[in-house]
Formats: sequence, structure tokens, C-alpha cells
Amino acid sequence: MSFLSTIFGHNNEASDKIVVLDKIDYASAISNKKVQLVDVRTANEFSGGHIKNALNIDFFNAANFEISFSKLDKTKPVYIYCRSGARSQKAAKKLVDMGFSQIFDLKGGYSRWS
Ligand SMILES: O=S(=O)([O-])[S-]
Repeated sequence: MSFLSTIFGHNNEASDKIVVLDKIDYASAISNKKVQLVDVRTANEFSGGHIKNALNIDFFNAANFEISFSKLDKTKPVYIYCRSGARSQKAAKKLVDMGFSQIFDLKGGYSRWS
């Protein structure tokens, strides 16, 4: 940890753990691997189309969000996405607070995916 990240502690620690990937890097990271992939949009949005093999954990359903994510492995990377990137950014911060070690967020969200 650098001097600055010691001073600003929490925030920099969070940003170390959150990596925003563009579509190409995200696609290659989730391909052919058994990754934890989570769509944090609503069930309605999810049913209208989603990335193959994604779980759906709605960010707006706060109680269920924590319960469902706590069933995942915090020591392994988790890949998340939303519609355009705002919700997943907030979700990523929550996941850091919950103890997840590495969060990959899809830049631009699902709207840029298809
Ligand atoms: O999913 S969102 O970034 O549009 S809030």
C-alpha cells in the first residue's frame, strides 16, 4: 500500500479491488471459465435478455442483495454488470464492504454488450 492509500485508506482499498473492464476484456475473462457472474438488474430486465450463465441478484432489493451475494465465494473474483454501469458501480462498492476481494465490472453495462 502506498503512502497516499494509507492516508485515504478505505477508498483506495476499494478501488484496488474494483476493476472496470471493457466489453472485449470482460467477455474473454468470463469465457470458458467457471466464474461468478452476476447481473444486478431487476428480474424484469434480466428476463428481457442477459449474459449467458449469469445469476440475477437485483441491486435494488437491498435485503436480498446481501443474502444472495453472501452465498458466493468472497475469495474468488466476481463479475458484475447492470444496464449501463451506474448500478454495478454502486454494487461493487457494497461488495467491497461485504468483503469481496476482487470485483470486475462491465464498462457501459449490458446496453453495450449486445
Ligand atoms: O443500470 S444503470 O447503470 O442504468 S442504473
